[in-house]
Amino acid sequence: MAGNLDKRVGVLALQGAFREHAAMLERLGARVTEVRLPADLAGLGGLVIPGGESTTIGKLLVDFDLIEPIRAFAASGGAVWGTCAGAILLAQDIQGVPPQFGFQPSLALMATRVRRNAFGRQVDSFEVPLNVAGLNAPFPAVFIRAPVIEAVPDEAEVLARHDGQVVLVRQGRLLASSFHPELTRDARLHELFLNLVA
Ligand SMILES: NC(=O)CC[C@H](N)C(=O)O
Repeated sequence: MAGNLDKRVGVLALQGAFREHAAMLERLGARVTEVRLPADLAGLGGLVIPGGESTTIGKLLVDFDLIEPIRAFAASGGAVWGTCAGAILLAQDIQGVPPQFGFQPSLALMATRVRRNAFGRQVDSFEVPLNVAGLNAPFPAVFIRAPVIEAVPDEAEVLARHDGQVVLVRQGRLLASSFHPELTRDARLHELFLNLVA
């Protein structure tokens, strides 16, 4: 934990569960910035894209001119973790966007294909003990209208599956989870993310 004191990480704070991520990362000792504008990325080593509503966050990413700056941030070695809606926004291929939403913007940082709301509607939110590669005890994974990661590029590593469906993937300094680790008391995945921050 002490090793996190020099880590500066951002949480995209346009919509969704950004406060919970920030609180968890601060608990682990990191210095946290709420990111709303491209300039907020300066000096950061990592960025969390929270859960929320991917269609809304995608539109706001465009409105706030954040797509290219976040791509450049990742290209220059910044760690990026997308949870739920955030995992959707990291994917190159997003399925399940209703036609009335029109074009769905994406950061397209990972060559994944995700399907929105693939575990059902809001009422189908659930928590399961999830076996995660590298963790010695199951992680309490909260799924809320969660996406599944349907296709994973060869260079990525699947860290967890639920019901045979991929729900946690790491590729270099990129991490994508279908579920919401910030809504539990368990900080192990936030610790894992901070370990990806240079
Ligand atoms: N909890 C979540 O982030 C839900 C994601 C939401 N279903 C979406 O597609 O954006």
